[in-house]
Amino acid sequence: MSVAGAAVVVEDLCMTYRAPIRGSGWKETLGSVFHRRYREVPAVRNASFVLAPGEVVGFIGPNGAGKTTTMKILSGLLHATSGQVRVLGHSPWQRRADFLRRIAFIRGSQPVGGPQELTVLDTLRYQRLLYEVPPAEYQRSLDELTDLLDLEELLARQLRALSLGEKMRAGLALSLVYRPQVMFLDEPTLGLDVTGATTMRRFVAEYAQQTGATVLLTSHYLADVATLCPRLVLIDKGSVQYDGRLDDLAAKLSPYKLVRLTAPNADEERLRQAGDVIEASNGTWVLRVPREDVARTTARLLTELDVADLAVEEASLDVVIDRAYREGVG
Ligand SMILES: Nc1ncnc2c1ncn2[C@@H]1O[C@H](COP(=O)(O)OP(=O)(O)OP(=O)(O)O)[C@@H](O)[C@H]1O
Repeated sequence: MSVAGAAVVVEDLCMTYRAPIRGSGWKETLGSVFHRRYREVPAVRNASFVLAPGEVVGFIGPNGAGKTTTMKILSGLLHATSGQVRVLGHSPWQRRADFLRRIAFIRGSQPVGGPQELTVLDTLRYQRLLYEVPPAEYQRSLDELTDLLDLEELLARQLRALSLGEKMRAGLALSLVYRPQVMFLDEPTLGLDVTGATTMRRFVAEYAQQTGATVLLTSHYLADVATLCPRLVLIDKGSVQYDGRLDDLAAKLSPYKLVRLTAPNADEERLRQAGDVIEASNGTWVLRVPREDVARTTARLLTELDVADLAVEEASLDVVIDRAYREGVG
């Protein structure tokens, strides 16, 4: 993707926190008040990636990899130590009004800020004024969001009285009522139950499709990434380790596919010649077959055996990502 016309450009981004060292025990604690000492914590190291308009990209990595730090820099909450960042042509740290009106940073850990005594509807109205959304546009967005996020019943309730899942739905509505073109979603399904997480995923996919928004999403729930993001940027210890299609990463890290077949009268010895038998029960077998042999092997099994059912499966995404974190992408 060329940098010209990109929605998000990150070039050689570095971020080092300066964290105070606090002593233990009263003597050291008192001492550290007068003689402050600091240590440098490198959080992002020479990270580079580019997002095209309308892309939905998964930004994944183990704990402490630098994902939230990068998102904070992209939304202008932190100033990078070095490197270049452009979002919709803006330098985020300048936090210009016309930049802030076009982006949203939504955190699953803090879905809604501001006074918790206000109702969801009052907060939405406040948001409309803050982001200068024209009344007709506000009404249209509100109607759409109420419908998509099932908000009707929440509008008159105080923020402090909402459950986590309800807060997340309200938080999304607050961020999307001004129709941002770029969304940074940090763990949007954190703590949500299965239905809440599914609603969230469906909503993000629909919003991105309808509005052409660019989405960068972090999540430790691989179902989020697998459902929403054809492309992954994988970061570890602050550096980008992989940037490409999820399928290609799976192919790279898992040179096998699983062939699941039901053939009640099959000869085990014959199956062992086709691949490693990793499961066998009641006439159903799971064979691990090298990727490049899958077509040939399945064709042979279908002609040679009395097969009732056959399916070819990828190794689970959890296995692939765990391998990427532990062994690197290589
Ligand atoms: N305010 C801070 N002061 C000092 N160090 C920090 C600060 N915030 C984050 N860090 C450190 O920076 C590194 C990256 O943290 P960051 O929160 O960006 O990671 P993450 O990938 O979002 O992790 P997680 O998946 O656990 O949320 C970690 O080593 C973390 O301890």
